[in-house]
Amino acid sequence: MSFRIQPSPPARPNRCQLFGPGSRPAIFEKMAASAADVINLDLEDSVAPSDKDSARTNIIAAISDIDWGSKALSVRINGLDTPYWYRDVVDLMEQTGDRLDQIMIPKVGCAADVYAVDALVTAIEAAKGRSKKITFEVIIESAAGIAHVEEIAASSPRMAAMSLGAADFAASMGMQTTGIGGTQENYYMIREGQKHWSDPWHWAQAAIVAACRTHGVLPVDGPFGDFSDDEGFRAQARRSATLGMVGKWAIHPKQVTLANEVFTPSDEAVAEAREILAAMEEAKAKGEGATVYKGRLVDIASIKQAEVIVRQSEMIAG
Ligand SMILES: CC(=O)SCCNC(=O)CCNC(=O)[C@H](O)C(C)(C)COP(=O)(O)OP(=O)(O)OC[C@H]1O[C@@H](n2cnc3c(N)ncnc32)[C@H](O)[C@@H]1OP(=O)(O)O
Ligand SMILES: O=CC(=O)O
Ligand SMILES: [Mg+2]
Repeated sequence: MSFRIQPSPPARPNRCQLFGPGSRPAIFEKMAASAADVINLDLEDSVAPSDKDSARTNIIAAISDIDWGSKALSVRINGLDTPYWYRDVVDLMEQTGDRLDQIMIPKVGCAADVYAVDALVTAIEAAKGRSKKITFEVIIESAAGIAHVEEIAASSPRMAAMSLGAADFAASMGMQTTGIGGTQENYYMIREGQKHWSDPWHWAQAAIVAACRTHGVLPVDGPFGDFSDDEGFRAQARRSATLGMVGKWAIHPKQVTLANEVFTPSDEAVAEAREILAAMEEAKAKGEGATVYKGRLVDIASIKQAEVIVRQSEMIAG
């Protein structure tokens, strides 16, 4: 129980975040032409150490040279445990204009990591007279990150989104897998001789959703590495959407359609949500707090559930 009203996250579509290495400028136009809501130009793990400087130059040029339309434009900087990150921040903040929306901070382990980047960004914003405030998104992808997930969600007013990074997370946790997200062969239970696969990402996702919803941040599911497995992607994305996440990364353009499909509420779901709202209006007019819709209980909590779906669909429709 709390008398505090749960804060709303940023009201922007965030169904799909399409990634591309900063060292591969030939794909930038294709990223801009995609149907992704968010673009993540990468300076971190998809860029070899020898290409860090040129990738930064490519990205800075592309931010102004390419028409990114109405997409949220984000750059993933290098981690705070590398020698690259401060130069990433300084050059991005000093050499780009207002088209840059967001900085993604990877491998965040505690609130102080965000504080450090915030201090640098705030100083450069003031020095350069930048009028638009840069927002932050972070990746939870370490044991420390998940252990401190709530303080990270609360770490800065710039915080807009938080993703689960399944690859680094698995490595940091010492998980026995090289798969990035999705079903893990050895994570199963046995009943009557039959294997039933469970979801090893569930608890981390649920912790992220709770931290994000408490602090008004968008919870996002990270990468699904096997881009030849559409059904596997869909299943992972549907579980994430059911848990309260708003979108998922695409590490290949073919995953954009899949993510948009899953994180856009279907016409049937929206119609049902509207019917529930209408049923509750009728109940209210009769002085009732609960009623029956299609043979099942709906009450005042159902209004809030239905509103989640209607709001999502209205926001996506613009
Ligand atoms: C664990 C993490 O940190 S994940 C986040 C960091 N990782 C990344 O950013 C990786 C992003 N993805 C990629 O770099 C690439 O998609 C790869 C390496 C996985 C595959 O690249 P390719 O072998 O070129 O893929 P493929 O041949 O199937 O590409 C098909 C088309 O999509 C284009 N394409 C490939 N990747 C992208 C992308 N990320 N965005 C837009 N277009 C792309 C290709 O240029 C090609 O275009 P064409 O048909 O006009 O020739
Ligand atoms: O950065 C993403 C990950 O899965 O690691
Ligand atoms: Mg990672």
